[in-house]
Amino acid sequence: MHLRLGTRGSALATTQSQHVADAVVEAAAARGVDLEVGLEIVTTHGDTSKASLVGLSTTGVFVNALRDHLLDGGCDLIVHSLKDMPVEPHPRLDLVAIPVREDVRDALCTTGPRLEELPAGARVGTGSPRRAAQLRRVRPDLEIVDIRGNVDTRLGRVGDDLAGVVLAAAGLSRLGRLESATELISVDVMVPAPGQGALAIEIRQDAEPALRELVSALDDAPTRAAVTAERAALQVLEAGCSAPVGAHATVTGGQLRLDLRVMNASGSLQLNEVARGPVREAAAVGRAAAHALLGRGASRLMGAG
Ligand SMILES: NCc1[nH]cc(CCC(=O)O)c1CC(=O)O
Repeated sequence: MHLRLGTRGSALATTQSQHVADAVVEAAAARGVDLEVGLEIVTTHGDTSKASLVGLSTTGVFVNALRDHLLDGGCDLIVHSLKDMPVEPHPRLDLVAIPVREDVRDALCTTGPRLEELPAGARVGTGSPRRAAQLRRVRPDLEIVDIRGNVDTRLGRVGDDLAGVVLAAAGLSRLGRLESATELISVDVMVPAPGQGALAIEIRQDAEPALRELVSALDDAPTRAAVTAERAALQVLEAGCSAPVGAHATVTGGQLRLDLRVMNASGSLQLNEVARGPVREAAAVGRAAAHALLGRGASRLMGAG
């Protein structure tokens, strides 16, 4: 059997996709199926600059381009960073597998100093309001610089015009660049984005049962439960991927714990909620945490400076 795996062309996307391709081949081999998986780079017209020009979320553009390619029959499966996917299910696609997730933490990359050791006024780059607000909370003296671009472009600015950048440890790790991290920021200081560190594999709803079975073998139930809680909270908060919202769930035995944080842009105000429940109630745990924060004024906070 031969499968075509659709991916974006960035180093991070192709690396993640190759991991998934290898894992599917392995799952097939374990079932005695001889399988080849080829990567198909899906180019998006409307690169980053064009997308921001028309005011669209660039991640949404990339997810949609991959999905269109899959729906058109141009490939058999697609891989996304779960963090970048809309929370609503797609009417014609199935999220068949969420593999074991990587380290969920955010990483500070500098030329040496840790977060608490950066000089006053140091310039730290991030394009994420969630990271910016949490950095400002612990280091209000830093200058947070809004940056875009792929992982290598961002890292290239460290020690140049920036003292540091914050990136997901998962992305660095997959790229073999984890040594660029000076510090993995604890999840208490910086609650990760909902779904951070997890990959998502989509196939068409009308996919061959054999394909569905092979790919679902990659699903990891505890990871799925954790990200289900995180994303359910995000959905209730009606927050987009750029909102200052952190959500981090962990699974121990049959129990799930979700830490949810909503903040204002300056990080001066933070609302935190911890919710617990059985793993099979993951979505309900996420919704409950979000409703609790809405009751405490989360909407006002997210819109406020
Ligand atoms: N928004 C871009 C993006 N989407 C997924 C990752 C990293 C890998 C992950 O979180 O799974 C990144 C880069 C980053 O946040 O540093």
